[in-house]
Amino acid sequence: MTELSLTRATLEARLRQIGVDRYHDKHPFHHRLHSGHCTMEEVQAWVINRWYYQSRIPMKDAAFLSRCTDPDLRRIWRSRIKDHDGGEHEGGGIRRWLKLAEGVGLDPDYVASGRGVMPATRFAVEAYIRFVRDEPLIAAMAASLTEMFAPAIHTARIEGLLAHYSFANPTTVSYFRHRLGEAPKDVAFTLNWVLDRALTRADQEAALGALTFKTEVLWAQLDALWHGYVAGNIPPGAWRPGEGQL
Ligand SMILES: O=C(O)c1cc(C(=O)O)c2c(n1)C(=O)C(=O)c1cc(C(=O)O)[nH]c1-2
Repeated sequence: MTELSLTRATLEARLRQIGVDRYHDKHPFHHRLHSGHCTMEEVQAWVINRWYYQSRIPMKDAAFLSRCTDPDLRRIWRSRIKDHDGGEHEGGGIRRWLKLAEGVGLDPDYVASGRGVMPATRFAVEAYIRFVRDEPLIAAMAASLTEMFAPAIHTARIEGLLAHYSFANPTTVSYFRHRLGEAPKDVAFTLNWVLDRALTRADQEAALGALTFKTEVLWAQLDALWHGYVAGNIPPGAWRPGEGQL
């Protein structure tokens, strides 16, 4: 027997509930970071590893564009790449992340080289790119909807960093401030698109599954960070405190 489709309101509520239950704002590493309890070495490890996620987001969006046959959808989606890459002179999110790297005492060239990124970070991020490249379009789009929950964590991060760490200032937190303006437009479009088009139960489950998968991509990165740099089990080849300093 085929299952009944969910109403639009129920599908939206279930998507939002995934954030309540599984978003990485609940991860102990984020509590530690935002409450000022991270050491500078832990902050540096976070900046280096999170760089990998950051730097691969536009590649993930390019993978999306490469399979998207609808020019209207491509036109809207390509603004995501612009948000991160920016223009030649002013740059975008990537350049702003490297300002944060400098602010925490890391050589931005070292961070941008990707050397020292933990294997688990790499595996999680690569899985996201592959998911977007290979899964049905609706799932590829729904996976980005973790951004529904990102403004709250970015606000908490800006406040937490400014309150507790001497490296925090308008330049080093500007990456997160910009995201507060950028993410809502992406979310509004993508959420409507998914709710308008996921009409069969199978497509609705695919969207829900994609969002769950994405929360796992994010959570796994922080688990690895904790294991490596809070619990002190740095994997072979990964960044060691003292490397890549300014
Ligand atoms: O700091 C965060 O917690 C966080 C989370 C997420 C997310 O939920 O995937 C993104 C971002 N930041 C972010 O800055 C960003 O550009 C971004 C793009 C995407 C995406 O899936 O396309 N997620 C996120």
